[in-house]
Amino acid sequence: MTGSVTVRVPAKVNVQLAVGGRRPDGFHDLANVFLAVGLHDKVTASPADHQDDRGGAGGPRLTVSGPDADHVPLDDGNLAVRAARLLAERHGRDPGVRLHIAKDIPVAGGMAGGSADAAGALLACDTLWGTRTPYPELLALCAELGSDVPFSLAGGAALGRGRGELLEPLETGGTFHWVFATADGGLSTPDVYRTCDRLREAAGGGATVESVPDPEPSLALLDALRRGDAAALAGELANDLQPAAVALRPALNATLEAGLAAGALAALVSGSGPTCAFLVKDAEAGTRTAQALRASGTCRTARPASGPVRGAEVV
Ligand SMILES: C[C@](O)(CO)[C@H](O)COP(=O)(O)OP(=O)(O)OC[C@H]1O[C@@H](n2ccc(N)nc2=O)[C@H](O)[C@@H]1O
Ligand SMILES: Nc1ncnc2c1ncn2[C@@H]1O[C@H](COP(=O)(O)OP(=O)(O)OP(=O)(O)O)[C@@H](O)[C@H]1O
Repeated sequence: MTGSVTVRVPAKVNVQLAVGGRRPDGFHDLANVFLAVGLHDKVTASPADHQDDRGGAGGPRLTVSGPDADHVPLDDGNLAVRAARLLAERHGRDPGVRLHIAKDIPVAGGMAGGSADAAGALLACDTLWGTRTPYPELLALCAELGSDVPFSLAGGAALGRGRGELLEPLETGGTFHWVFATADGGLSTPDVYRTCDRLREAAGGGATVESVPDPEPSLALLDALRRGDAAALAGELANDLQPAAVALRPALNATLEAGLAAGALAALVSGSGPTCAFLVKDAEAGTRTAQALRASGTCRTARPASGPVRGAEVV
């Protein structure tokens, strides 16, 4: 067993999030086009230095650092702890391990921060413990932990079907530049999906699989990704959860407008929000747009990042 293993794992933005009707299991079928972007958490796994009453290592122990650390649960509610337990259970081994998350991805921001930590913890523990879980099995464990977790492991760009866990890798013809404007306070993902259903019901369209059309990826969007064409991608960005996120947090309208006024090619809410994502022409436009957004007073902060980037990897 090595001393400690650190895994770097990226955030995501959904360049298209088409949401189907509510399924009998409460989830929604999606056409979810993910892009991994260069904001990262780091998850470190080290051998347990503690014992429980029965002489076992006493389960995962977690510490978290970073500006949002206070908002991250340290108990079994943390997806990284759940990931370590699930992997240990699968291999019939003691789940004792020390985990540390160096958190840079906004918490509850719609950028899959918790999912990133789950994928990071799985890979870090698998490496530390020498359990050598085959990649398809790691992906299946990710899917048990959450709909976004398989993509956090895979990275790059991918189409997520089902509830978002069934991935098809996508080709991209270049790097896309973004600015991410974070908000004070997160939004709860289940609340945002529930609000999406409520808005659809209120509009008379119903909210179930029978009443909402099957979600489909936009061929023009996939083509823009394949060609690395930011201007074409700007015209195709779409998020069916955006009206719900804005209904829950009307102040997001001002953030979206401020980024467009600063020259962004397009603006959308990232996943379930409240982080707003702005597609820009190049890295220089990213720096300029981030500055203008910070000065606008419509967000907590704004940071440039580009993608696609690689998924979870040992560093
Ligand atoms: C909004 C997105 O981030 C877009 O990528 C994801 O769809 C959310 O993925 P996630 O945070 O990994 O979500 P999960 O942990 O799997 O599910 C949390 C809750 O979100 C809702 N949920 C999630 C995924 C999905 N396809 N349909 C849903 O309705 C359900 O209420 C579920 O109980
Ligand atoms: N490792 C973790 N990091 C952050 N939050 C976590 C973690 N594990 C569990 N949580 C809980 O999950 C909630 C959602 O956090 P997360 O940062 O994953 O949201 P999100 O980025 O909006 O997720 P998604 O984009 O996948 O819907 C938090 O409010 C927190 O209570």
